[in-house]
Amino acid sequence: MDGMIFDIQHFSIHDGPGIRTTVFFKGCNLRCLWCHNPESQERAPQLLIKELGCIACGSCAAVCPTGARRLGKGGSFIPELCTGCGKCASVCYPGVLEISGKTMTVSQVMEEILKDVSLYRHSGGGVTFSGGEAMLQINFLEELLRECAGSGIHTAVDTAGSVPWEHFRRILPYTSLFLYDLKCADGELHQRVTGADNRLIAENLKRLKDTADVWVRIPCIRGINDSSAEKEGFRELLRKPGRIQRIDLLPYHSFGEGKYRLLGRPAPDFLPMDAVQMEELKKALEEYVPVYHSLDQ
Ligand SMILES: C[S@@+](CC[C@H](N)C(=O)[O-])C[C@H]1O[C@@H](n2cnc3c(N)ncnc32)[C@H](O)[C@@H]1O
Ligand code: SF4
Repeated sequence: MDGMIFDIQHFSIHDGPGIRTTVFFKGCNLRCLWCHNPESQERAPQLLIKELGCIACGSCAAVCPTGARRLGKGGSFIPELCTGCGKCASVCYPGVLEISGKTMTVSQVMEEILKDVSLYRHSGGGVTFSGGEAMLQINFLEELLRECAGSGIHTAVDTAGSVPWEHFRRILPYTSLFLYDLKCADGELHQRVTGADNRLIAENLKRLKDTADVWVRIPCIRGINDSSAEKEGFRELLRKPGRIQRIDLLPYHSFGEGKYRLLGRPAPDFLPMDAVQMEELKKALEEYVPVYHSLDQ
């Protein structure tokens, strides 16, 4: 069995307990305006193009089967013609072109994961499956989780939760922890800034928190989810925490900016909530569950 992966990061320390290997699945059914992984959103492989470094050698244009890459300084590009086949990137000697997204088998991913087993043991870490939305490739994810669980590796699934409950049910036996994102409490706002309704997300959390260990994560973005209505909405969602062990408040950051440029897309322009807003949200939620944010660490 295989799936579409765009990155595997070793030595992650922000994706669950201990030192972890994070496997990033490509493809997402949300379109959060602030997403720091824009290359994760489309399921198909995509060409990333650096602004500088092209020597106009023409190798890319010579091998492109669809005419998406044309010759010229900087090499012109017609995205609609690109199939993400990667032929141009494979001959790009200065490394200006790169393909994001690769089909990998379960054994190939497991080989990467197993390289870090001693790190997991010493740090209390494990593997985190993130993305994109890992739960959209449910057969592949289930198989990987089963293999990890069979090897005694701690597993976390990082999800926005907008998938049928059946997907959760299938992976529950092999998942040690869910990292569950809540973006906005208000339905209309959620639809506007992520492109998706949040009712399913709220319903799934309600069931999940009574069934599995969960860490909730909230990206904290000024002008998006910093209103008192949102604060009250988050309180309502988290009022009966069940097995929610902690809430992590993630201040917005712009680390994804360069990747938007590589994709030829305009970069988002948001600000994180300020320290006072973060502290207020923390106070509002810690009545129910311990809350952490980067200002604590
Ligand atoms: C890229 S998402 C992938 C997993 C899943 N799709 C989700 O949204 O939870 C991983 C985490 O990054 C966070 N995130 C995304 N963009 C961010 C940004 N610009 N600043 C801070 N956190 C961000 C999300 O809120 C989520 O907790
Ligand atoms: S759900 Fe996660 S991966 Fe998908 S667009 Fe939002 S932040 Fe990005």
